[in-house]
Amino acid sequence: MDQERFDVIVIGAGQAGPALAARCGRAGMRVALIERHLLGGTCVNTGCYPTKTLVASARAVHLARRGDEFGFETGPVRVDMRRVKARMDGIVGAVRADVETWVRGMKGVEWITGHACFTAPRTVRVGERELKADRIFIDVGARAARPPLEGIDTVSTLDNASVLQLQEVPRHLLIVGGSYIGLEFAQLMRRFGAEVSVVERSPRLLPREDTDVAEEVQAILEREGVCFHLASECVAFAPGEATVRMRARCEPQDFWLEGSHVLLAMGRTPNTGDLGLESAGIRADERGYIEVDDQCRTSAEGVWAVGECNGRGAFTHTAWNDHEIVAANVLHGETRSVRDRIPCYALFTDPPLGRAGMSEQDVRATGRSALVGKRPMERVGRARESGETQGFMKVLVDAQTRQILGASLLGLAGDEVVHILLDAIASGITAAALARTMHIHPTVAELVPTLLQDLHPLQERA
Ligand SMILES: Cc1cc2nc3c(=O)[nH]c(=O)nc-3n(C[C@H](O)[C@H](O)[C@H](O)COP(=O)(O)OP(=O)(O)OC[C@H]3O[C@@H](n4cnc5c(N)ncnc54)[C@H](O)[C@@H]3O)c2cc1C
Ligand SMILES: NC(=O)c1ccc[n+]([C@@H]2O[C@H](COP(=O)([O-])OP(=O)(O)OC[C@H]3O[C@@H](n4cnc5c(N)ncnc54)[C@H](O)[C@@H]3O)[C@@H](O)[C@H]2O)c1
Repeated sequence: MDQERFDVIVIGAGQAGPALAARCGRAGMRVALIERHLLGGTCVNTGCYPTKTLVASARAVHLARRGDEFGFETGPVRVDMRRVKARMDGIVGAVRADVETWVRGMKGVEWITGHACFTAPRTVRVGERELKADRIFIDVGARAARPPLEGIDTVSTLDNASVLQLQEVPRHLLIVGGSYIGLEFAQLMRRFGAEVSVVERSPRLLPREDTDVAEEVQAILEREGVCFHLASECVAFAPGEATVRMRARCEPQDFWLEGSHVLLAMGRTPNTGDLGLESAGIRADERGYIEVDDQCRTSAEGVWAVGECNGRGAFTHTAWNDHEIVAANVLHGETRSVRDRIPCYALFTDPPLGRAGMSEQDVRATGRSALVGKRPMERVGRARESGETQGFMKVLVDAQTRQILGASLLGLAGDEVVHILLDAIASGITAAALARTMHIHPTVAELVPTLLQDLHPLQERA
């Protein structure tokens, strides 16, 4: 087989891949961009975009049901899942088409469809072609984890991709995993009219978040009728009569749950098992994440891993940021590092949770002297006017330097307002300076200065 020479090979056209291909192409390099499935990857096709269209439909349904509160009548609200899906498919299809137009128009970039696999250092096979390049960027992403639990192959399970194909609202959806994916689907499916039961092995939801945050999220979803089984580990499945049965290990006694459908939201598995990493001398950890340094360089010379497959972030914005770091370093001789970024993300329940920097448990773990400010959303005028008073805002500040350490904003617009604190952390503005900045009334953001004017020592836990 003849080898074809490129300057750059990009494997995977998710978030980081196409952008890197475009930048290299613009720099005059000859680039191969290989994608085995759909352009846009997880975010566009089976992650952020489709789920947030569903969150939007579910919120509209929820508000329609609250008409009485706001002074209007709607009559009974019934969800037509086919139309909800059609709206989702339309938006996702249009976004994917935009990515396709972008890729087709890229200077110097050849888009190749197929599964890429390393056969030797800096050598990749795709279909009948063997490509070679001095620089290779791996952006292969991840998929839903499917642990080999007892009986799992005897029932039909859903994951974040197949759940999007449902044409009807499930009668009773069992969800394994009470974290980001599980909770977003729990609320939206409940709002569509499904009975929803979530099984989570940790004693609380969202094990990475603070306890008060996890408990408030739980209370919000329970008010809407979502049922939680905490400290309950799903260990087995069995088919029922037109149902799925799931066994959970729990003290003092295991129990069985029965539902019409089951959604696995138990974490992610990187798409690296079939990439031939060993042939190219690229090391991965025991979970399959490609080992990288702070500049996303792998153990093989001339090979970088970006996005979810490097285990340094599991969000669209971390994948995008990886591309910016690698492009700056490779194309412009900079030395940017993933270590310099401030963690930030949101949980898109309604109301959402916006997170920036350190959580309270992170701050406590450092043992530093810190201050905390916390206000319920009931104190926010805009939230009261909008009838959206669930949740709270919490900010952590260093007691000595008054630098802002982190924030958890669970409430109306928390996903947007948290950026004030993120940008304050990034620019080094102190809590005192931000506390004096006049904000617009009536907004949710106007509570940020108030929050920072009323800080208390973070007490040691009893
Ligand atoms: C349900 C859900 C909701 C989410 N919501 C959010 C959110 O609201 N906000 C947020 O920031 N993040 C969210 N995420 C996470 C986000 O979608 C991912 O972190 C992000 O898409 C990862 O981008 P990536 O470029 O690393 O990989 P991907 O987007 O997964 O792209 C990888 C691409 O590589 C291709 N590929 C894999 N192996 C090969 C191979 N051998 N050869 C050729 N091509 C290959 C795949 O087909 C895929 O297209 C969500 C994820 C899920 C599952
Ligand atoms: N809003 C967002 O930005 C967003 C939304 C969805 C997903 N994502 C990304 O996708 C990633 C994956 O999300 P996820 O929620 O699938 O994974 P996760 O790793 O965040 O959570 C998995 C959950 O499943 C639980 N679990 C695992 N095995 C179990 C078992 N046998 N029984 C009961 N519980 C079990 C874990 O304790 C954990 O709480 C996230 O880390 C996130 O980065 C982001």
